[in-house]
Amino acid sequence: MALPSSHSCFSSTFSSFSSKNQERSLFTRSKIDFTPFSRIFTRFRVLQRKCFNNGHLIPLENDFGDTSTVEGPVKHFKATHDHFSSPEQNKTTLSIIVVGASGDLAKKKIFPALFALYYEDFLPEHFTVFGYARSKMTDGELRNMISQTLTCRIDKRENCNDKMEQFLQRCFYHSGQYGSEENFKELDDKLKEKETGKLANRLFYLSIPPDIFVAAVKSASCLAASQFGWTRVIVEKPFGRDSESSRELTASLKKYLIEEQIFRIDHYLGKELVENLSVLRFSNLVFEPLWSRQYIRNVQLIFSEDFGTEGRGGYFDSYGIIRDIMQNHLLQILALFAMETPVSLDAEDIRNEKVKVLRSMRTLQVDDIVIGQYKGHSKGGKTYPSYTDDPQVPNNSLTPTFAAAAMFIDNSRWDSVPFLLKAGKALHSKGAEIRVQFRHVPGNLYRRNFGTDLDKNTNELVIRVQPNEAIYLKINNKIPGLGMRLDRSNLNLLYSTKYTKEIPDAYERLLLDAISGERRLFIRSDELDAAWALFTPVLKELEEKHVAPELYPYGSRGPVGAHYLAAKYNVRWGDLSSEDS
Ligand SMILES: NC(=O)C1=CN([C@@H]2O[C@H](COP(=O)(O)OP(=O)(O)OC[C@H]3O[C@@H](n4cnc5c(N)ncnc54)[C@H](OP(=O)(O)O)[C@@H]3O)[C@@H](O)[C@H]2O)C=CC1
Ligand SMILES: O=C1O[C@H](COP(=O)(O)O)[C@@H](O)[C@H](O)[C@H]1O
Repeated sequence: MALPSSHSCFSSTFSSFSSKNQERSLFTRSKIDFTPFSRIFTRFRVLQRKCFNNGHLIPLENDFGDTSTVEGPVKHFKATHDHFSSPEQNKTTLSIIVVGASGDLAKKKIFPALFALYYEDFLPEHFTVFGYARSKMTDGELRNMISQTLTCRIDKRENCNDKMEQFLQRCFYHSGQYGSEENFKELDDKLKEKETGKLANRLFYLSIPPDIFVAAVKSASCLAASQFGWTRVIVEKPFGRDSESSRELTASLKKYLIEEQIFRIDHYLGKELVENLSVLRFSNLVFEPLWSRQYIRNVQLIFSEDFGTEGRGGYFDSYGIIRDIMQNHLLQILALFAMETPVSLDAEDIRNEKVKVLRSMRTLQVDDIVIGQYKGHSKGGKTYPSYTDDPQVPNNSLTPTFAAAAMFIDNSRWDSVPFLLKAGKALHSKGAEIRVQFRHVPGNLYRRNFGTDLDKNTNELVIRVQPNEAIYLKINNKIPGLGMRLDRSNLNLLYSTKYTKEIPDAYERLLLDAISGERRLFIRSDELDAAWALFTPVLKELEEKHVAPELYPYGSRGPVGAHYLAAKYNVRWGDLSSEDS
């Protein structure tokens, strides 16, 4: 097969292109614009690319790609949907290529999310899904594999089997090596067969181990990028192991793609209650005035899983819980929680504010982190394995499966407020939540009724991200009757009671956003840099000094050290109080 003799994948034109202002003006959001092809082609001339696909310039974006919203998620979904059902879409087609289609994430999350979008009519009329991986599979075998994990919405089961069958008929497979340009060229040929006569947009989802990200991006961008439509790449975490490797990864990806083509996914940003965080803060007068050191005593960001690393020990052992959960999922939530009001809901405005928070944070110190690792034990006739029982984990591994950290944002809003982060595997429960503990009421008239433990009676706002999504505020009230006895109650918004509609999976929202060019929920490279800067020194110190994690029994509440850490800042973990357990 004839391949381009040399990869002029990145021409010098890129350096002149990458001036920040130029980038911004080229990618500034617009509302839906049914732009004629002529304008799209004008754009292509401006967006000279680094990578040539068989002699064709590869455009970065077209106006379809800019379909997005400055007016919030509802409009965004609606806008996207309307666009997909408009006459315009007859001229365009979308190819979604799941690279690593044989893997765990693809099966568990990506294909089911794509089906859910199809089921809800959120995908454009003309679309094709291609699985790509080394495993040998026919289209039929891929369809059979996918069909095992597709489900229909609980609240909408009509035509489920028909819809599933229709979706599966749009799914195809190509087997190839991740670094093989020849194999990606074959993929390109197959894609073109399906895309005939249409402006083709291509979305690659890299659902593969991180050491092959760059090879796959190189092959995809040089041999299988869209010629006239946009090409975007969703990159899964981990985005490096520390500041240096993350920067290297970014630099390598940017040899083949520009920042606007890279969609770094943090699926926690796609979770319904994380999305709702900004709505809660910025659309309710009652919260924003309280959102600072003046009223908030501490903030807790808690992640726990009631199972171990089963099946993923190999990956996990080279990363550990700090990199797996804390540096990304919890820190992203923290940034959204603590940011100033953005200028607008535009992706860049939001991400600018998040970066400011991250850059205002104090680098984590080793005295402010506690690490743990689960150990096996037997209880009630059942045996629970230790982390090191995992066949993919070395017996002497010091990798933490639990971590608790105290972090601070050195700005005027949050000065001295502890942000306590806690993440662990093989704990007693599964959940993710944000807890906001408010200050004590000064000169409280009712303190006599509370007893000595004031903490027990302070207000606490809990945003339960999962499971059983809820937002509740703990308040004090009088027990009805002639006496004066006080009680604790929850003002509770429990989603399952209030809304009958099933909450979409995070991957659905994120895939839809990537398709419509909405970058708000994806991580920009400067955010990533700032996030790594906070954790890299402590990660290095823990590793260089071979700090041994405190052992905790599988299924327990984690190491005792986490309590001492909280106590150092006069905090008690809210998830462990008797009211909440
Ligand atoms: N699984 C999960 O729950 C989550 C995963 N992620 C991230 O998503 C990505 C994919 O995860 P997951 O599906 O679990 O990964 P897998 O380990 O299942 O790998 C995906 C596919 O990549 C190919 N592959 C695996 N190892 C290698 C290798 N050493 N060299 C070349 N190809 C290889 C295999 O396909 P084949 O052999 O057919 O080529 C495999 O089916 C990773 O970056 C992971 O960190 C992020 C969050 C959660
Ligand atoms: O990113 C990851 O997330 C999962 C937890 O995701 P959730 O949506 O099920 O809460 C975690 O198990 C995994 O270790 C990590 O890589």
